[in-house]
Amino acid sequence: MVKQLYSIIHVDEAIQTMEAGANNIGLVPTQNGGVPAHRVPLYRVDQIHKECQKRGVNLVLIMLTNDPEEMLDLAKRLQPEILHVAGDGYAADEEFARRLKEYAPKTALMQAVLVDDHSAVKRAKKYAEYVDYLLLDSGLAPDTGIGASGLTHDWKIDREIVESVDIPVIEAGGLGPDNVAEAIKFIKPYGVDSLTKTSIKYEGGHMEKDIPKVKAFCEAADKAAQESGL
Ligand SMILES: O=C(O)c1ccccc1NCC(=O)[C@H](O)[C@H](O)COP(=O)(O)O
Repeated sequence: MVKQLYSIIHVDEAIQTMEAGANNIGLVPTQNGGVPAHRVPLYRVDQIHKECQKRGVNLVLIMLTNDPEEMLDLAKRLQPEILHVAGDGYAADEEFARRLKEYAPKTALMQAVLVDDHSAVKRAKKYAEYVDYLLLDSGLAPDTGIGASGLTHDWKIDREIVESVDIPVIEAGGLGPDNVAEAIKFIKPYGVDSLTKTSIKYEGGHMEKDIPKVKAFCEAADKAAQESGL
């Protein structure tokens, strides 16, 4: 089971998160969009990427800008394992997927799907024709994009999506050590993601990973996956 942990800011935090069991390290490279307190300067994204590569962990970069040219420039400059598109006003299309392969041939494309109602199934099936991963998520806030809500949504829709697409699906939205096992057993996703419930929150939107909670999340996810034969 892939365990994806957001939103990493510092190199030491990334190392501790990987040592606690994360296979995907998610962060917000500095861009025109997203929670300002989560933006990571590009030189530090490179440092974190080196630590990921030493450990065989994927670096996942979220795109909260709505400008596809800015996304492609970031992909070209940073060459992450996964580019996660989650802006509030732009979703990847076939042309974007084609151009990403030119700019960053080894970078996989992940599209966030806002699971607000049953129409999410149709959108997910469309994206699945040309992206490499789907991430099913809750909440859409202007200027911050899809996600980071700390809220769950209707898992029945997610299960239907997992059953109807042929690409890997990562489940997100309000997951933590307390409910990740239940989500895995019900939805049977390829991976799970957590931000809010595995982080310590400070004033001004600042957060840092709560390493014991990250460890508990990863252990609970692996146990549930094993019990479900995933
Ligand atoms: O990392 C961020 O700052 C961020 C900001 C806005 C949207 C998404 C963001 N992070 C990426 C994710 O996809 C989250 O991990 C996902 O939404 C889960 O969030 P949560 O419900 O808080 O666990």
